Amino acid sequence: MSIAPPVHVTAGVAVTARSLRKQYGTGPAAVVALDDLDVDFAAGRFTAIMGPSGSGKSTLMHCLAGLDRPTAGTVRVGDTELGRLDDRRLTLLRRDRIGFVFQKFNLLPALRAEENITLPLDIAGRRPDPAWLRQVVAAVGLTDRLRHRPAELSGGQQQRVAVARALITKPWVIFADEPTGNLDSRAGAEVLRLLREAVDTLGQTVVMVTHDPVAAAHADRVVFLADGRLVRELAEPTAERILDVLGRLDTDATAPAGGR
Ligand SMILES: Nc1ncnc2c1ncn2[C@@H]1O[C@H](COP(=O)(O)OP(=O)(O)OP(=O)(O)O)[C@@H](O)[C@H]1O
Repeated sequence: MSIAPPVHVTAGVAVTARSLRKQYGTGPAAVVALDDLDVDFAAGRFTAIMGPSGSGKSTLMHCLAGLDRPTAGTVRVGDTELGRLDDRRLTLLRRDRIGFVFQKFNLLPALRAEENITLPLDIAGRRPDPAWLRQVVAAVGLTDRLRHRPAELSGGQQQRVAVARALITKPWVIFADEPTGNLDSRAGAEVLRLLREAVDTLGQTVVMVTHDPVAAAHADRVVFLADGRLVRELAEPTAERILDVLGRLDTDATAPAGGR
């Protein structure tokens, strides 16, 4: 990724959530998954979201990415407030402006690697810019695998196809949901290196949910959720400092009420 392409880079904030609330169900069975949460994600930076199981990480990411609608509050991606969009426009925004990398790769099995990479453009009726496609494919190390179908690729290679698919539209932000969760540590490290490089050399904004402190240590910043709230953050994190914060969050969660 040595040549800097004209990726959309906005100075400042790429994604903003204000007073975000998500409640599932009503009455006594109601679960508040996000509780009046405010957070900003800087453009051109790599941010990890961490927190104990059930703290609201997936719910937050789904609301930020327009995959789910919050009960209250606002989300802005770039200069667009998601709540103002009808379903069709939200779908278009997701397709054209947001890149996704999921734990389970989510590639189409019948399509070759190259077709999977260009799928978001094909759906939009756009042709890939050949130079950009070459650059993305080279960056993810798939030049000699383009005619393979997902079943003919290793897990790490499949996830690299998914990263290339996320990059191909030059999105405002890439949301990665446990992108290394299905990979061994070597393949996982490769995918994290790619995301890091996309941020450093292309100015890409990346927001990643992960349980893994080593994965989160690739980020510029880690935000920690507990009970649907943002409770801590770390700049320039290391795996040790992340583990330390996670340990404290777990202790807080198990401490008797009023006991601290
Ligand atoms: N569709 C749903 N219906 C009802 N409750 C839900 C739903 N989705 C999530 N929840 C609840 O909302 C809370 C937050 O869930 P969420 O999946 O966002 O947490 P998480 O931090 O991503 O957890 P994990 O690390 O285990 O994936 C949990 O209490 C969960 O049980």
